[in-house]
Amino acid sequence: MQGSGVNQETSVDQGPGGDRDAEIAEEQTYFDAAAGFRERKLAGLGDLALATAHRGAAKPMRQHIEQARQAIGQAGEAVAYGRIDGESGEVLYVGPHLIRDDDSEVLVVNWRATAAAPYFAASHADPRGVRRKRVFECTGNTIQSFTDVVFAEIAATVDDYLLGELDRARTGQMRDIVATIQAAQYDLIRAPLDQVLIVDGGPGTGKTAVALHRVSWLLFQHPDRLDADSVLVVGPHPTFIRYIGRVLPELGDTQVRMADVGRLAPDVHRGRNEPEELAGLKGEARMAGLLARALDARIGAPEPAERLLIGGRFVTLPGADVAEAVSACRAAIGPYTQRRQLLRDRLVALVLARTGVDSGGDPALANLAERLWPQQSAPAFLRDLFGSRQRLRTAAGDEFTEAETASLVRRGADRLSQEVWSAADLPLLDELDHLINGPKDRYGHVVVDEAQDLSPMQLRSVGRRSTTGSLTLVGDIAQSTGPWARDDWAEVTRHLPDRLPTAVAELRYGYRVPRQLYRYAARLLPVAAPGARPPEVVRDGPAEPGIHRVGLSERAGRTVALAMRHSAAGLFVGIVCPPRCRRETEAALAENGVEWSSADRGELGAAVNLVSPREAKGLEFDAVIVVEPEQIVAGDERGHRMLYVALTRATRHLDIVCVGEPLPLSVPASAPTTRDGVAAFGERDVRRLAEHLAGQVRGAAPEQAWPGILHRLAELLTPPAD
Ligand SMILES: Nc1ncnc2c1ncn2[C@@H]1O[C@H](COP(=O)(O)OP(=O)(O)OP(=O)(O)O)[C@@H](O)[C@H]1O
Repeated sequence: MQGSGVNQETSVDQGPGGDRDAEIAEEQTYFDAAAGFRERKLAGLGDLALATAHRGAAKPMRQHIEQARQAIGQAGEAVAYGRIDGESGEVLYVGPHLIRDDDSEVLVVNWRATAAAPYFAASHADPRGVRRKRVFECTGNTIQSFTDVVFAEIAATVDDYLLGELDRARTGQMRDIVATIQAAQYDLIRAPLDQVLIVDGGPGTGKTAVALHRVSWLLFQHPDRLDADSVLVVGPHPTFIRYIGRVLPELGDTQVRMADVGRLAPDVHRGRNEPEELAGLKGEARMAGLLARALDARIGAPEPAERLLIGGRFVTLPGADVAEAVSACRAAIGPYTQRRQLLRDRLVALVLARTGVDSGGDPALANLAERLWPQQSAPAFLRDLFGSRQRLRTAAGDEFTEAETASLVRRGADRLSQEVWSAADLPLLDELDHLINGPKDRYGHVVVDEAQDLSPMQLRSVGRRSTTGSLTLVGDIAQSTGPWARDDWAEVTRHLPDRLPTAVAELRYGYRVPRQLYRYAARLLPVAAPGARPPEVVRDGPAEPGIHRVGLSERAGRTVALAMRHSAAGLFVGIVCPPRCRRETEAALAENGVEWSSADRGELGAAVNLVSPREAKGLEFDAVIVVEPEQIVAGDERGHRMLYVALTRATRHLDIVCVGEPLPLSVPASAPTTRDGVAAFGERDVRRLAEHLAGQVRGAAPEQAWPGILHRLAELLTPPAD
């Protein structure tokens, strides 16, 4: 990728004005003709739709028409994104849909078709038989302009059309990038289905865009294995889902389910706050074992003899026979509810064998089954479990310390419907629902964005949604924060199905953040994520970051003044504000009469948007104002990464308003989480080792020397810095 002066180096062939107008007119004739064939097809479908609009008409027929309509496209939309001219003169138009003329000659190929590959894959280094690539700029189906890249002319990489696209004003909704998909992105979009594909890359390298276009491509390429509702896209929070929500429908894929990770759980009342430490514990994979053991402990033991009144007659079942039935069902494979049904069947068989009576519908038998194997729902079960220290302790076994078990205890709401659940409770509910009712909502392919932050319990929740283990994970280790911040992808994949091979592919070029802004943000990398490779930025922005050091009393006012200035210039503005500065910023916005959206409440779309650092992940704005970086750093165990996220949201302008340091590199980072390490080594072993060391210290040194010894021990264990 080139350095500065991108525009001068691109091999753009735009020709003199007159020729150009003639060429546009000629292309327009082609566009009009193609649109004519498309619209005739659509009209034909319209007639068919009228005929089947009758209530009695078959639903499959109506669905077929709808599918056909989606495959044809919409009247009025541009028929093509662009065209390629081969070295031997052949021409291929590439568009959102296939268009043929009345003789079945192809006028435009679908961008997802293999024939379209050279349009995306051709590069100066490897033109793949393409002499020229032309990208059209249209309003509806009217061509306004075009940009040509002539391969093998000058070795440049970023064409004007792409630069124009990257520079365009943003809104609260991401857009499709089909016209300008880059070769490396295209390779990942069409990577094979049967794998766990990890798309890694720095901020703004197009990971989200690639993941969404990959969904569209896979649906087109694998109609035999995937239909539209067999793909799931999971994102980190509802605002993100709303932000990306239009891309797939724009590509014609309207049925794909998109959900924030919390939505995979049963529908409960959310919003409980809890300490990060507790959320971290609930996210650990060993919680799965605890839940399974707790559920198993609900299965009861029979009396020495079970006496039932069935059809007016007393029947006595020997406790040993019932116990045998219970233990056979306990050992059976399958969800809790299914095995409960198995137990009922076995009890019915026992009664039948003794009396010859079919007790299938008898309440006495139902009562016995309920006593031995009580019906469960995930929320009721988890509320009761958290409410009982004893049950938690039993289920925890020696996998959890006493203090950990105690931290899980909480008083449940009197009524289940009043129980408020935390974000970390949701994957536990989902795990339980799975244990109780078995698999549900499964998909042929699952895409997970910002996957680097998910807890093991969330990853389990996502992983079991994939029928075959086919997944696309998208993320950036340098942006990994929160209680589950990761340092490599293996820490993520070990909680996912491993039926298919895993591949990690990196996107290298940064499209969002201009060079001046990225250069500033990248100064955080040695502290935030040593070893992370910064993306190669493809364009320059209009300005260096603005650093505004202010007094405490001016902070909010300056922030809002900057937001107003950018929004008056027509820019889409994001104020990334740590929770501690939120109230003063909201007050200043109100004082100045600024209408704003709260991204944290799922809104995004006003000219000015207020967003917490955590919710800023994945989003982008024309202009970003980052408030008080020191507090952003202090707010997370990986605070420098959080700040890196905040500083890399802007497509044009970045301002930092602060009382403290604008780039607080010297603020010591909190110790990284060790939870995954503990889980890998084994909680029991960690405890034993700690107890052993404590015993040695206690036995060998007086109490006042303990802190000094611990300090020295920590020094001895710290790996060399090299
Ligand atoms: N080939 C492309 N053509 C046009 N725009 C592109 C292209 N690739 C990426 N972009 C744009 O760059 C911006 C960043 O893309 P995207 O959000 O997918 O990046 P990301 O890698 O997911 O970023 P982050 O890690 O910050 O979430 C978006 O506006 C996207 O539309």
